[in-house]
Amino acid sequence: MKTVKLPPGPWKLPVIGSLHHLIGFLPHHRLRELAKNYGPLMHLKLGEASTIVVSSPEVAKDVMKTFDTIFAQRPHQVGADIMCYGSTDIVTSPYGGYWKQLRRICSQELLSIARVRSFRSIREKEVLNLVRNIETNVGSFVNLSEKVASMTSAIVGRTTFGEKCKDQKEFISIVKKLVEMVESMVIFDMFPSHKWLHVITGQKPKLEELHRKYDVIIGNIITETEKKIGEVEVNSLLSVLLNVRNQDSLEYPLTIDNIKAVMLNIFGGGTYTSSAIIEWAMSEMLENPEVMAKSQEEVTRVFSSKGYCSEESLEELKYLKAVIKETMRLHPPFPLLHPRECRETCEVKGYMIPAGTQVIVNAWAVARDPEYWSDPEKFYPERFMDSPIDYKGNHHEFIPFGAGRRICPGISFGVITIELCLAQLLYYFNWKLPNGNKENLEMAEALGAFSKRKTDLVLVPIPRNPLPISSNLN
Ligand code: HEM
Repeated sequence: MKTVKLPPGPWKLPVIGSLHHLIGFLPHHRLRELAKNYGPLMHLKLGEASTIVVSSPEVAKDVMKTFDTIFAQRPHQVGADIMCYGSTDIVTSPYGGYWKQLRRICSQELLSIARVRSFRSIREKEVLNLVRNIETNVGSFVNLSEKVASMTSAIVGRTTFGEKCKDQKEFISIVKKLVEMVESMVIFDMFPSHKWLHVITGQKPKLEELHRKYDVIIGNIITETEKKIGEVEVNSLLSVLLNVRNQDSLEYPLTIDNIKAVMLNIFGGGTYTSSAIIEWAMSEMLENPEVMAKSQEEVTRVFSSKGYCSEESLEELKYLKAVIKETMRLHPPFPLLHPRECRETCEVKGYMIPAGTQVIVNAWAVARDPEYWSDPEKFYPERFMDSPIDYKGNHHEFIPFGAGRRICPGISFGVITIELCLAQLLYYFNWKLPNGNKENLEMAEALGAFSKRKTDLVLVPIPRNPLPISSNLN
């Protein structure tokens, strides 16, 4: 039996410089280049931890389908333990009964299609607020990145808490900082025996302090919501969880701390992912004006008889859906999927992977595999028209939401926001670059584990269709 190849040289990376984003030393595109030499299953020795990086659809299928139960574990992470109440959230909790119960709650109650639909009026109002705000700036520069991010936060905030709570701004800013800090703490997981690292970097106490602030704010929000539940009808993800908590049928009782941990996933997962995809889709359409024109023709055909965009017609936007898929193919928000861990020694493609090995799937690389995608670097939404390939985990060459048991449970929630927002941006406005020249459009990615634009997308909106004057959405 072969053991996993350990490429020489490049992996003897000294741990130097900033401890922030060590993964920045190993960006997804660099890993893909290395995979061309070392094959689609590479063994990296990052500190004390062994990590396997998977870069082909076939091996991804083995990890996320054939041996999914073996690889459905998440590795223990010091930062996640502090941030997520002992890793009792959905993303980082270990594979087992408690996590399965959370997934069941997600699919049946929290993020079911019916639940997502029930928040339609929130989405429609917040997207309309966005386009109304943009309308007041027509002809001048608009920082679309900022505006879209604040819209997705508002949608997630109101969906989660029911209405705007007074501490929402601070809450969002703390969640953002928490997520960034946890990312930077991967270094501790690479050197688990070097506890002194926690002390000299000062990261751990900083994270604990931030976590205490989060705990106070979310604690107050929960107390307020509990009071309201008896008095008025509340439809929010938090109220759903608080109601589920009282069900006798729960095998693993849900504590308030567990709910606080899950709230972090909803905010972290729901906000930045959708806004990053919207930004990239707009950027790609500006780079490819023929795609922008085709998408605008489609939204005009679908919405012009009504005179405004609403969710019920989104199903008809076949081309826009292809644009969104193509955007997620080239710019998956998590180019390297959340790490998994091998629960028992397992043979993959003839190599023995020992129990306890961390496994990272390079979703960015598989979506550019030339064996599966013709002209893979080209932004070409037509490739998805009349194609059965979707992002629901059945096609391992396209896994922006992951696949298998750990697949993202928020697909419907995320996609509908992206579709509605893009449809409106395209229906109500034409878009110009500040200097009118697409050659100067910056398309670089920021460094880090999350794929977002390096610079904010600043554009000039030009009126295209009038916004509804008084809307029945209000
Ligand atoms: C719209 C863009 C989104 C993208 C691209 C995305 C992507 C992902 C990916 C790649 C994973 C890891 C899958 C794996 O390990 O195989 C994941 C997990 C997860 N996502 Fe999302 N996500 C999105 C939106 C959301 C939303 C809106 C929510 C919740 C409201 C959410 C909640 C979660 C949770 C709870 C997990 C952990 C699942 C588990 O470990 O069992 N995501 N997401």
